[in-house]
Amino acid sequence: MELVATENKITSYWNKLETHLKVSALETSYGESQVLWGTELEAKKGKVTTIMGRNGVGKTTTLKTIMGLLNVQSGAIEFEGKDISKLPSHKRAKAGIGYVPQGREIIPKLTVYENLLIGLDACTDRKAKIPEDEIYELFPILKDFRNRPGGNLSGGQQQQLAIARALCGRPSMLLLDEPTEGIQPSITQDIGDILKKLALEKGISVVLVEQKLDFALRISDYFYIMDRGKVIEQMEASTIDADRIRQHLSV
Ligand SMILES: Nc1ncnc2c1ncn2[C@@H]1O[C@H](COP(=O)(O)OP(=O)(O)OP(=O)(O)O)[C@@H](O)[C@H]1O
Repeated sequence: MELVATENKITSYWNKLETHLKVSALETSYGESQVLWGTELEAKKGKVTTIMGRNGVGKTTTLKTIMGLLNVQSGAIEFEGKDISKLPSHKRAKAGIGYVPQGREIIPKLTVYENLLIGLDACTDRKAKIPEDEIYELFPILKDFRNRPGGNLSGGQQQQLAIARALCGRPSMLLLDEPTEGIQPSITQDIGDILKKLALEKGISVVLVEQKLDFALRISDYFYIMDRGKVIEQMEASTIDADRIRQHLSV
């Protein structure tokens, strides 16, 4: 596959879709240490966009900067056509971006239901309630474990809870940081099905950081590969050269 020609073709396909999030020339630092060096990417409405790359290339930093957990040093982040790069994190959540962090960040002493309540903070309607029917249809185990402490759930169940908590904020976009990390294969499969369903049936745009190529190939529409703080390659899923991606993932 000839890369330049492929990229041109893909870009024209991807460009035709409605842009939901656009990250341009993004630079982010931890103190003196610059990590992002001009990251560029677009997430399209109702599509699954996946960011891959070796450990430490800046994938988590990209998601955290989009979410407002790290300051933008330079560059722009446009969400639904508006620059959100100066907004505090909670306003980005209210604008419709749901975040499922690496490691899940479930509050162990709170029950499943109480953890879900936290997700309501992102709702603009202060009287909003947990959409329990919708959540329990997607994640039946959370109904059974509604009154259990979050800390008693398995890693996979906690991951489902973290996604459910983000959905309680009624996001139009979900950012997920390695949702399959340390999770058994059957739940990984379920999570993949649910993310695809959210995109296809509810039009929720998904931005996924992922290390597991098989999982990513099953659900993604478009791939960005990062190295040393910037995107070095991008491709549409249907024309993907999996070996080429593997080369970028192996150390
Ligand atoms: N809080 C921090 N302070 C200083 N440096 C950090 C901090 N967090 C991350 N880094 C550094 O920033 C770089 C990018 O980290 P980041 O977590 O974004 O990478 P990643 O691609 O998500 O990797 P991984 O797959 O391991 O999560 C790494 O060199 C990391 O050591």
